Amino acid sequence: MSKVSVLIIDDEESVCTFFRRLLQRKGYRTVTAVNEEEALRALDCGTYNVAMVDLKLPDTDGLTLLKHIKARQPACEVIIMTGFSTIKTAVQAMQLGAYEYLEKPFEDIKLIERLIEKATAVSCQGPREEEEEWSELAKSTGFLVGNCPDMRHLVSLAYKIAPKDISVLIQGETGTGKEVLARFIHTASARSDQMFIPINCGALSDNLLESELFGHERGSFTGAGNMRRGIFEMANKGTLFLDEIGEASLAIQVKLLRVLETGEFMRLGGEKQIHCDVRVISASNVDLEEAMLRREFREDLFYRLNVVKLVIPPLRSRAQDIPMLARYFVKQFNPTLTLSEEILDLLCQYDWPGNIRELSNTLRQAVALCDGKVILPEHFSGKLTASKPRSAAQNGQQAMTAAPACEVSSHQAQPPMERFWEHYGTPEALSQLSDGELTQLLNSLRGLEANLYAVMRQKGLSSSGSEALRDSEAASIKRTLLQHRWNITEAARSLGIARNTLHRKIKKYGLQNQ
Ligand SMILES: Nc1ncnc2c1ncn2[C@@H]1O[C@H](COP(=O)(O)OP(=O)(O)OP(=O)(O)O)[C@@H](O)[C@H]1O
Repeated sequence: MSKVSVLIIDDEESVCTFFRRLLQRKGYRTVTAVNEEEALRALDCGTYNVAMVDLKLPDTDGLTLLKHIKARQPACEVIIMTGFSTIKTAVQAMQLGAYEYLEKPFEDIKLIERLIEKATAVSCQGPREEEEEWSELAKSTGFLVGNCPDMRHLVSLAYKIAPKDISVLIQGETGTGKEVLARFIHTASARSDQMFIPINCGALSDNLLESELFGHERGSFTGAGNMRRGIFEMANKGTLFLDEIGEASLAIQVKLLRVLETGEFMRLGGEKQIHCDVRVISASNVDLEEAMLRREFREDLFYRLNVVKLVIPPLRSRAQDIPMLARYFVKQFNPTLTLSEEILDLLCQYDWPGNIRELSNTLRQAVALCDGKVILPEHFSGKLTASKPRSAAQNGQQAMTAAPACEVSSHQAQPPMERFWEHYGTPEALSQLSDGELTQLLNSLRGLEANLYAVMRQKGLSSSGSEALRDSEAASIKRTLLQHRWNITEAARSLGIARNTLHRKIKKYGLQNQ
């Protein structure tokens, strides 16, 4: 077997000497370079398994060198060497294809040796073994990754940064699995035997959120009968997942920033500083950079939270994974059922605005409706063919075709909305339907309504100017809550939205259970 070959690029001679000695002892071939010119010359003269690259060089930077190396020798794995202040750039390098980063000053020789060995193995054999490591862990935590290259790249990066106590910001549409990913990172970290505590910053009022986060002393406000620890205290040595961080008020943001900067906070009404060691993973389904521009999100907090940003792709952009996810959910809900090929095609064509959560909920309902062995289109209440969020008119027609009693063919010439009203517009027509058909129709209408809001929002019709839309959304949510006796889980399922989103909307519209 040919010798492992390592290129060391650092302007500090002492670093080059350190690595040369360390690696030559292991029988590796080493070449050193102290600037860009030497580095390029070395790349022209030999091939390397691994390049150790300093992020800051007098005449260039690590990111530029990374590009040169990957362009000339794609199989050469790059390990970036960085100081604490430039970790963010090192993570950026990993997103651009670097294998890993190593923090200066070097402390753990064994760790360095292991890292170089792993990078060498990837350079020689490809990333298979490493992928096996994280896929095992993902499987054991119920995290389905699939085959989409973007998603696999994201999870591989998440796995590598998991043990490094840095803040992670996860962005992605609702239901894409931000919390699932956060749990995976926690499980892959050295904190995995400590607590993982999720909290939804959008679901609580300011006072409650503050008390949940930091705790309170006895008597600090009306109703605070006893001292209570907050989750920063409870999650000590563990991981805190701040979901919907974009919903936190500016006042809470200031307090979060302080605890992230100093590791210290005070309970509400308290006078003692409490120290905590918590890794923070935050998530948002709104674009925080835009929120920052609107001055709704603090820039300094954003930079604290966003050392690594992981953006989960929406389900519609990784349709190749839908059959695997669908089969998994069906097996979970009822292992005796299967999905027909026709359904798998329809599932792949649908847009899934509520992403994996919506897919899972939809299949749960289909499983409940299926009385045979194979799940068929009729078990979806017309949703897959009916409520693709395209245009309101299309949706009107789709809601109608959702209802099994409807004979569409004899009315082809009629406009969809008219046909809809003819069939369902009067109490008499509705009273002809069976209980099951009425429920199906109601669900289809809810789906239609939710999609309608989504499309109107996309078109900007739901801005503050559109009070009517807000009112009707609020009324629809209130009706659904009443129908489900304020059972949030059932109401959210019926509306086709996440529980968190429903909590947020209840708060936004000031709805109360009276
Ligand atoms: N990759 C996945 N593997 C398995 N289940 C998943 C995956 N992604 C999402 N889910 C399931 O979908 C549902 C929503 O996931 P999760 O709460 O993590 O999404 P989210 O992006 O945090 O949503 P929100 O923005 O509404 O808080 C959960 O039931 C979760 O188990």
